[in-house]
Amino acid sequence: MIVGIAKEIKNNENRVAITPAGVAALVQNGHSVLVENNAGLGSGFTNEDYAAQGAKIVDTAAEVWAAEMVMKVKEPLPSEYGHFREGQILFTYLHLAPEPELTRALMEKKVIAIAYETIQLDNGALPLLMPMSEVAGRMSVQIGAQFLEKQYGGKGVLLGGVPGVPKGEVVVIGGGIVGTNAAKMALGLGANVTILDVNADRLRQLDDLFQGRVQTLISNSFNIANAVKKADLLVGAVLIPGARAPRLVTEEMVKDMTPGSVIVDVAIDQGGSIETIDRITTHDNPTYEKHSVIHYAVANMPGAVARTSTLALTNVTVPYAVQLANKGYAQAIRDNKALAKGVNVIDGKVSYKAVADAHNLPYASVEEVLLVKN
Ligand SMILES: NC(=O)C1=CN([C@@H]2O[C@H](COP(=O)(O)OP(=O)(O)OC[C@H]3O[C@@H](n4cnc5c(N)ncnc54)[C@H](O)[C@@H]3O)[C@@H](O)[C@H]2O)C=CC1
Ligand SMILES: CC(=O)C(=O)O
Repeated sequence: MIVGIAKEIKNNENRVAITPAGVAALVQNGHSVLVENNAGLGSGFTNEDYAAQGAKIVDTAAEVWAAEMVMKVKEPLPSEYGHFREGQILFTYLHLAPEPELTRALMEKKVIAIAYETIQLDNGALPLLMPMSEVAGRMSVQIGAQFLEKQYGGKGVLLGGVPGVPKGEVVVIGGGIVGTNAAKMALGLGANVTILDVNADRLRQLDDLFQGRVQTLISNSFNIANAVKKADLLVGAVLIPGARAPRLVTEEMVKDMTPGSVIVDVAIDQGGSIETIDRITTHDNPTYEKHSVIHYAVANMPGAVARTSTLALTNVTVPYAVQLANKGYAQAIRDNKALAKGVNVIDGKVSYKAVADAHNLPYASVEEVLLVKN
């Protein structure tokens, strides 16, 4: 199979969908890899590094998009929709629930769109989302701590406090991978940490993991309102796989926060979990203020620590890419249930229920679609 690696074009997206090691894995399996000129530079990989492993460097995005399978990191932007064509496999983060136009474009062009973030193991884990959630969770506290500083518009609170002075309050909504990693960093800085989740078993696990050093609370509007009110830093970290994020923090709750508090809504890639977050921000201009609270809503946080993120991401994506290339998408999907859950659009139909529901579109399971095709 010919596999194309597109250069990312989203604001400050420095990750790339493959490393030289990934090229080597595909080439050893008999595939050809086209890498767009300088696609890896932001992550510290040169054209020569890729060529040394057997990749062909091509000058234009169009040449990459002509490949049978295109690998990316972020969802295609409107300027890339023109490259879509029938039967092309697109393997990348897609986050379709808040993206009606992209969903429609993939359907119209009958792209086989496989989303990293909905590939799911039997135990519920999301193995291709996990490493980036680890990165973003850790970054959320680092970023929040920075924006709490006075010169960035914050209230001037040091999260760890100092002896004789109260610690900062970090409130995390969603105790999954992002939430756990945010809590680790916040505890490391010496902050008081509260985690809310709807899953009581998850709260038990977190209580054990952190040996009682975090406050766990069941997530409901009463507990959220009380926790948000006292937060210096609020981290949004909820997820219902594939679905639009639930809006859990209302505008009234944000108004109750003290001026100069900071919200980092990591869940923005699924549409955001805070009512006052009405836009996606960029690394170039990451925050805005509303009700005197700083809002951060960057949907590609790991792009800023691209070297770490590219290595972590490709560790988990490349084995699936090799399966797709070796077997073709239909057989690879039949053989691997986890991979099948990644298929969001196929043959013009939405094959991920939460995405179909988000856009009021009919749903067809991937198994049904494959059966009809054969
Ligand atoms: N902005 C960015 O650059 C990045 C964003 N993300 C996003 O961060 C979000 C979280 O991802 P993960 O931690 O990997 O997901 P996860 O599935 O590991 O954790 C989500 C948690 O939210 C909880 N949850 C669901 N509904 C809830 C509710 N009503 N109240 C409280 N908790 C609730 C679940 O029980 C689960 O424990 C996702 O939207 C993901 O795509 C991840 C990486 C980078
Ligand atoms: C998960 C995601 O959206 C990202 O890593 O950018």
